[in-house]
Amino acid sequence: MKQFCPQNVLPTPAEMAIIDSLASRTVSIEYLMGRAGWAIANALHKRYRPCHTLVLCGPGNNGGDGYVAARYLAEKGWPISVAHYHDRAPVHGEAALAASRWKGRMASYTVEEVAAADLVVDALFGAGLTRALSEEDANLLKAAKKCISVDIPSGLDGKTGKILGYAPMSDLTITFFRPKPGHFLLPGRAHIGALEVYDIGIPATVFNEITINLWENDPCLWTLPTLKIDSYKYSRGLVTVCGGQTMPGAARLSARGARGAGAGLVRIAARDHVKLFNHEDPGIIVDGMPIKGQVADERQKTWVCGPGLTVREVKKILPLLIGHGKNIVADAGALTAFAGKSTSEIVQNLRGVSVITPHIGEFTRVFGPLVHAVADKVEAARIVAQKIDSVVLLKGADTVIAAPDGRAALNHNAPSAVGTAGSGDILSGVVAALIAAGMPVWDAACAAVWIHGECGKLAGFLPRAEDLAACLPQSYHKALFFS
Ligand SMILES: NC(=O)C1=CN([C@@H]2O[C@H](COP(=O)(O)OP(=O)(O)OC[C@H]3O[C@@H](n4cnc5c(N)ncnc54)[C@H](O)[C@@H]3O)[C@@H](O)[C@H]2O)[C@@H](O)CC1
Ligand SMILES: [K+]
Repeated sequence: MKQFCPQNVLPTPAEMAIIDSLASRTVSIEYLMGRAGWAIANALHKRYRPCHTLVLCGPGNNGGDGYVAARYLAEKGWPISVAHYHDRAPVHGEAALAASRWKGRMASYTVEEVAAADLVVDALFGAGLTRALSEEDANLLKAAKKCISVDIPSGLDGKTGKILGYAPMSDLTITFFRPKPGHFLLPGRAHIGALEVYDIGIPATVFNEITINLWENDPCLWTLPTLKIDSYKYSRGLVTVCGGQTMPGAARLSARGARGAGAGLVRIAARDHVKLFNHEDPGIIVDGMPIKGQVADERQKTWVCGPGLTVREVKKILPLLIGHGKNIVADAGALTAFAGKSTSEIVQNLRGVSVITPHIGEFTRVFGPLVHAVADKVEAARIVAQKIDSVVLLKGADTVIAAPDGRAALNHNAPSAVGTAGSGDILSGVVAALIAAGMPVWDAACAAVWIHGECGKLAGFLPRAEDLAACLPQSYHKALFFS
């Protein structure tokens, strides 16, 4: 990856608490809260007309931000009221100070007050959420016509994206410094509405003292291979896709993915089934040699194994590839072949692959027993990556890419349009093409996911997998000129 990329980190609430305390050595919490309140007021003023607004202020600093915002909005002429959490003003620290400075209308903490407001600012709980919302608090938020959340919708876990009891479906969420994992992980992402991130004056020097290992995935994070004056097909990368007998379309799509992402040469190891692949596009070599012969070819370093393969085929081919030290993208059949096996058997069979690319169903079927107690998708992917010592690309609308050393990236550029049959096969080919071109495996997996996601935006309405593949060159180009 490109150095450290501090602009892309996604701190958890616990890491954010450390950052806050590091920042407080140089800037006061009162100052940070002032900037946060100012940012909220501006965001509201920019997006909405002044209207009957109720700010629900919780017992901690999230509530403090709400009081400051109310003050600034009142100065801008907004008809604002504030309701203290259970009608008790915060008693500690800067939140108490901010509450004491609020001289406007107080409303009672009731469903009726919430229902009467045109806009409700949810400043109940932010990074300090420790338990599920009570039924009373949930009912209050449910009564809101339109909800704007400070930092994160109350009830949403900023680390995992899970809902603790209840969380509102906000129209807008205003957060500070950096987004948090819970803003992008599902179901959290469905609750935040539009996300605005404000710099409130936390100095970048905090990164000298804290290491954050989770990033938002975008092209700032990795460097794509580009053509050199003397590039040729082998230097651009050779990808071999294992072709299966029963579902040959999967390997064909994977091969298209590899070609579209710039591989210089793509082969399908068809073995006895050449006829099934011969009508694929003419630039793809369909090889009928026995697999042992193909594996012995040292130029064939990078392989996709799994799309459209049966358990029998996987058990025959995968150990050969691992034994020959190939770069292996293990997808679909190469993973489900081990569903229901013991952890040690799974580890034994998969150690040596470069990257696995399960969707959540495959991941659960194979690794469920290993991660069943882990609520957090990022953590679960990290555990498996470390266990099998390969990169885990855990697909979904909130794809996580985890490396064995603990680095992880969270992807959110993919529209739901990419969720179509064959889409994952194409992705496996893209990952392989980037590895074959020389990218480090984690970088290649991150870049492939982003490029694949962009295809979903470029490929028009309701794209098929083939349409996604056709957009790969344009998407690659976009990634190159992103930053
Ligand atoms: N510390 C800082 O430097 C800054 C923090 N900021 C704000 O401060 C927030 C974090 O503040 P806090 O750490 O005070 O935490 P919160 O304001 O999120 O809430 C903490 C309080 O809520 C209680 N609580 C947690 N879950 C509950 C539940 N389900 N039901 C009832 N009570 C519950 C806790 O016991 C604690 O009293 C951030 O989200 C952000 O909005 C901003 O003011 C900017 C600066
Ligand atoms: K909140």
